[in-house]
Amino acid sequence: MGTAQVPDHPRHLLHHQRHGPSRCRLPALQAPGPQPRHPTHHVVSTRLLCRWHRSSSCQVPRRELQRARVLVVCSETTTVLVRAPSEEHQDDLVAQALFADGASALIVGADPNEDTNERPLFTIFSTSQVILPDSDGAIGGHVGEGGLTATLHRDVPLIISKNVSKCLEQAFLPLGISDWNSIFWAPHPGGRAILDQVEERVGLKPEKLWASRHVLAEYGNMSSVCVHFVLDELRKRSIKEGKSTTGEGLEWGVLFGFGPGLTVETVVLRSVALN
Ligand SMILES: CC(C)(COP(=O)(O)OP(=O)(O)OC[C@H]1O[C@@H](n2cnc3c(N)ncnc32)[C@H](O)[C@@H]1OP(=O)(O)O)[C@@H](O)C(=O)NCCC(=O)NCCSC(=O)CC(=O)O
Repeated sequence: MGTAQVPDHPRHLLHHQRHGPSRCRLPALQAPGPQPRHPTHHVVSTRLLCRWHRSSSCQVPRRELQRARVLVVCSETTTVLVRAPSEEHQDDLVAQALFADGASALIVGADPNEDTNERPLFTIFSTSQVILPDSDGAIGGHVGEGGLTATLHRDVPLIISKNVSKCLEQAFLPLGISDWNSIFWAPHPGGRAILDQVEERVGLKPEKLWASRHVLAEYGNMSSVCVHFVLDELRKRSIKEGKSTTGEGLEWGVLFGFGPGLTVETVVLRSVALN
């Protein structure tokens, strides 16, 4: 593994709360003693009430960066997609079968304050976003008189898997990493075929995508919420199995977001040591 330049103010994923179909935990906010800093910024990702609103980036002035606490909230009510089946729109059925409701939140900040029990879970090393070639209209949302409808082209798994190696190569070039089995994986579990085809194209060992497959099987595709759940699964299993880091004992990992565009967001993560 090569050496890497860590940014001046690395962004840590600090507290991670989840609210799935049958769970609600807010441990960090309920802890006694000195409280963590209040969030200074908010990012909300949702398609709530038939509004397709997604804010994927939050500009924080550089001078505020060190003390910033960005509360990232994802809330998805995809049950608005449910409607009577239609022969003409079979992708409607696929969307209805795949998508699920869910919500999650985490705080992104720099310079964690250990006196107030702020414990980093992962560090964001770099982020990048690309719109994939020839993917116009492959994933979409349309609000009309009948509510929200989703467009899912049957080639979505193929379009994503064809491009994922290039995203990986560009993201990990600064770190000198090219063995994709040497990192931990947290891709958005958009559908089983996406995970299968990514696994095959990249040559991943079957266990590498376990966290994404687990979240998809247990909760469905909760859209933006899923990657928070995947990170939580990685962290919890790492602790349970006595691994040395939050990334299953590995140092570096990748988080992928897939969405309308067709857009791929590639986030290089660094795990945090577990005691
Ligand atoms: C839906 C599946 C689980 C079904 O898997 P199966 O192995 O059971 O079946 P399969 O793939 O062979 O497909 C069965 C039949 O359905 C058809 N079929 C599959 N996907 C289709 C689609 N989107 N629209 C219309 N038809 C479709 C196939 O062509 C095939 O038809 P025939 O039998 O005629 O050949 C999988 O195909 C899958 O994971 N697809 C990817 C789903 C996806 O696009 N997810 C991204 C969501 S967007 C997202 O995640 C971003 C966000 O949240 O914002």
